Amino acid sequence: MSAGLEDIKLEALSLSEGIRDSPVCIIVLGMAGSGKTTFTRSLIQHAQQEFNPYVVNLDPACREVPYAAHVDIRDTVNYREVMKQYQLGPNGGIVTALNMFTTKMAQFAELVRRAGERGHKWCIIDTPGQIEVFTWSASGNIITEGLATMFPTIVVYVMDVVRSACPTTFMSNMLYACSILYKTRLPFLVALNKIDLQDCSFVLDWMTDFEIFQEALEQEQSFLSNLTRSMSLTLDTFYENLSTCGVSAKTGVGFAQLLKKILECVTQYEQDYKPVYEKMRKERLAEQAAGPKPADNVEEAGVAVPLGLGLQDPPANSGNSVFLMAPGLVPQSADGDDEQEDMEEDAKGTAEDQNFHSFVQNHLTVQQNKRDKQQQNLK
Ligand SMILES: Nc1nc2c(ncn2[C@@H]2O[C@H](COP(=O)(O)OP(=O)(O)OP(=O)(O)O)[C@@H](O)[C@H]2O)c(=O)[nH]1
Repeated sequence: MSAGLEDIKLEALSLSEGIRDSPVCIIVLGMAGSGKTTFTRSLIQHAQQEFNPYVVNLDPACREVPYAAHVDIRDTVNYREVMKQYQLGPNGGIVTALNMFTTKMAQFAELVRRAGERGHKWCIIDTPGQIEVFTWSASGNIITEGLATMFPTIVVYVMDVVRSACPTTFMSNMLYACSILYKTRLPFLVALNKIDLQDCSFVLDWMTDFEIFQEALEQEQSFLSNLTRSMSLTLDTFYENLSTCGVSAKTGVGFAQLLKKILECVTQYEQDYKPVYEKMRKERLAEQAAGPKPADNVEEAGVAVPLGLGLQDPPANSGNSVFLMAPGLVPQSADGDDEQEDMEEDAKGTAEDQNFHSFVQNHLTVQQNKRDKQQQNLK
């Protein structure tokens, strides 16, 4: 099967065919801990009957996902191995894993296209926990634009209403949402998540009535609140174009309404956004036809400087090659490595627990000895 997928050539990503009708790609974004993964699971459940979603997990660092993914980046790139081989920290590892996955964008797009032909009407894409890894990286850009030039695509921004109850946090979240909206140029739906814990009507009030938001801000006396006040005036136009829906990914409340809003966004894509992406597609085609541009002045091309860490490509047979495959097809050795690492981590965790336990015991013993001594002195 994996060989079959490798056979998919770049031509499969034929831009000349135009934007297809399905599947509709729904990119789920949101700050760390906002509930993206739980939301994705709930959305799959609610959309299953009518839209038969094709599910993609693009978070290479998550341990488990609570849904069955048709494409899982963890089957394609071993994130821990990437960290090891390239001497990277966790965030660098996630970015690099996503970059590696993006080298298979043509095959990925082809899988999505085939899923549409098999009757999957939606393709739901869960993204990494660290939002900037996707929204501000070249690979996130390639994936988003690549999908949007081939399929109807929308963004669902998951926002934690509990954390956004503070006006300045709310404003930071809105600024982030605004920057993504203008960057992606795609229909944008804000899912106000966790309404089982906190009612979301305050968010709608803040967005529609400037004075109510000012009143809430007056409770806060900080430089940040002054900045937030100025920002809130600027974001007025942004709010006008924003669709919102209160949901609880945990209880499923609000999802019937959310599905309707998603369909409205799809109509919006067809009417307003598709022409923009059609234009982009044509520009790409023209670029492809023109071929690669020669350097303007080769003499001034400069000399490459080796990177500080002496980074090298990993050895060819390191098990770190990039291939796209479906879940359940991970080579045994890769699985074994993961298990081995999990066991090592568990063992490390147990050793740490024991160390901490003996530290507490020693501390208690010293304290007890001190108390005994004091009592003896008093006698
Ligand atoms: N009460 C409540 N808890 C929720 C809801 N949605 C998510 N959570 C909880 O919020 C926490 C984070 O949820 P995740 O789905 O892991 O969030 P995420 O954005 O995917 O997290 P990262 O990918 O790690 O950034 C978990 O403890 C969830 O159980 C909700 O609607 N209500």
